[in-house]
Amino acid sequence: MDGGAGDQLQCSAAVERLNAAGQAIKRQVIRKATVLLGRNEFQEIIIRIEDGKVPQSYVLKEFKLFTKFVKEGKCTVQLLPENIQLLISNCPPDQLNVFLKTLSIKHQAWQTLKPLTYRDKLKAALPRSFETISPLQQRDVQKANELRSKATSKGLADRTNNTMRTSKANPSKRPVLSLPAARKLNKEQAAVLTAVLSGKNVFFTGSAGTGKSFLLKRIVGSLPPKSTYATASTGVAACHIGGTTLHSFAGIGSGAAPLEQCIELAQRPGVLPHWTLCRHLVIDEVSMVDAPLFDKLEAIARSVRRSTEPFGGIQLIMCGDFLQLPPVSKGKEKAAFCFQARSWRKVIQVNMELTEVRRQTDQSFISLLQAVRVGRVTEEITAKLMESAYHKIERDGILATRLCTHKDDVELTNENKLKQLPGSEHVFEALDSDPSQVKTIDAQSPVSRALQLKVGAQVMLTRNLEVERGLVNGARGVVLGFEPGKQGLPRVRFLCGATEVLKRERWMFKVGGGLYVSRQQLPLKLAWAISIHKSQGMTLDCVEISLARVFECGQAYVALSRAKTLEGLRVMDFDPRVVRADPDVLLFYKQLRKERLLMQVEIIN
Ligand SMILES: Nc1ncnc2c1ncn2[C@@H]1O[C@H](COP(=O)(O)OP(=O)(O)OP(=O)(O)O)[C@@H](O)[C@H]1O
Ligand SMILES: [Mg+2]
Repeated sequence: MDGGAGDQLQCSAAVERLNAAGQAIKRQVIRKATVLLGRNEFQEIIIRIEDGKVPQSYVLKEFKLFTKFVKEGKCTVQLLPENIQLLISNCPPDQLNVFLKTLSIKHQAWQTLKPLTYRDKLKAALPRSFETISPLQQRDVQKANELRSKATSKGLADRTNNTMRTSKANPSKRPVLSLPAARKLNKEQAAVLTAVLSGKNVFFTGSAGTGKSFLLKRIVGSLPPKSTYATASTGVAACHIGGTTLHSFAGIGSGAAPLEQCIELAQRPGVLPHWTLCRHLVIDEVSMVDAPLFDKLEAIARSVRRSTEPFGGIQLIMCGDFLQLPPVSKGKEKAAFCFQARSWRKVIQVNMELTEVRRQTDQSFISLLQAVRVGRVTEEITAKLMESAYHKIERDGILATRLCTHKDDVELTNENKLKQLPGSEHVFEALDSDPSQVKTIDAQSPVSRALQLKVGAQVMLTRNLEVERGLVNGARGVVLGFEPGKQGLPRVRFLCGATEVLKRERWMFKVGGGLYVSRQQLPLKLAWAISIHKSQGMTLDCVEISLARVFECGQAYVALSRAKTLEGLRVMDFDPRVVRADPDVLLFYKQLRKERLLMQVEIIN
């Protein structure tokens, strides 16, 4: 299920016959194709393209792979002796990834066998057969690696000209192949993925750290990219799942205009394709989407797509925890949650809940957080959190990040702390592919246009660099120095023990009309302080929290639940009164449970 077994693809395909100059002289397009990987009677690897009529098969001998756009579900396989190329598009990216890995590794392993000559084949007189390829095993990987190291030591190029992108580790040597590194979904997460793949409109919830966003990324990777839009209610949350904001998908500004006007806005040239091409709309952090916006989007979808089905027939996949941050209220009145929207019940077909917390492992801390989530703070919890004010969480020059309730405090704190450091400031300017889109980029990017650093600056990683080494989004560190040379890249020591010189990374953002823009910047931000709103969705190493000015239900829970351990948390001024769970939300969840609508895996199985 996680990306499939690697033996087939659902995609669009084009088969091109090339002339000697590499130009296509014949092209056949198959909009809905199944591409299979298998073996024939001689154990040779076969790529088979099916369009529901006559399948076409090719023996995989020498080939070239172009894999730059695998994340967008595209790749090209060039069969060199045949002068044929297969262009694959609109394939679920995770499926494509496993498929290409299987193809490369199985092919490498096959190369260790003695090739059969035409005569051998004739002599064998085997009946023609096709069997789908078996899933990758460790021994396939081992074989392929052995072959690679032999080829390297002899200075030989192997028969494949494989341009597959390779891992960054040890760049001087040939990269070592490995099994696809997808982390396994747990049972609950897998059940949600199954429900999504069945085409239903799914809402799934669960406490902080149950892996909602983790699963959402996997869901996005399992759907065809052309018709899937990954969004979130805020820019930061959108970035976690590699998507855009719900607002920029919808193209209706703040959404405050009357419906008729919004429908017009949604039909502008750069925006209309979002609505017409979209078949799967993914929304993370749905707790911050308010009811009027939800109803408006639902009505726009029906109108623009000329469909009477709920949400115009778009499959909705939403997740969030309504006991975390609520929608931002405009004016004095409390904003209505999207589950209070008129169209909510009509739209949502399946409600599910993830219950296994993955962010924290200490059971007593998990229980404490669960109680805080529903606003039930016992004396014992109060005592524990008050005690945490004395936690010494500074290590190796890395200070705790202060989570603030108000944005102004964040900017002031970071600016002042940087100023107070001795030494000169190093400024790193971002490189944007389209400077006219700077506002759109700023709204979605986890890194700023200009990053000021000094030796001693407290920083946070804003991207997963190497999960195995603990270099993950949210990892905390301190700047040790700057490399000599023009670029003067910063050397950072992280709490996980790793010291790393950071280079510019590239972020891609979808803007109107399916276009992409990019920003290149160091994957860092200052981390003396961040706002609780910006911390939603994050996992943090060491946090200090001041809750005196908490103003929203769920805000204290969001802040506390960012920490991985109680030891990595310091609450300065705990007062149980700041912990509040919204009664409407408690009622909504209770109702769902009562009606047995909130399915947990035990109920499904
Ligand atoms: N199946 C899994 N295997 C390994 N790690 C997982 C799995 N599911 C979740 N995680 C890890 O658990 C942590 C929390 O996951 P995630 O941020 O997706 O939770 P969440 O439910 O979205 O939380 P929040 O409500 O705070 O946004 C992450 O570090 C994530 O990588
Ligand atoms: Mg999340």
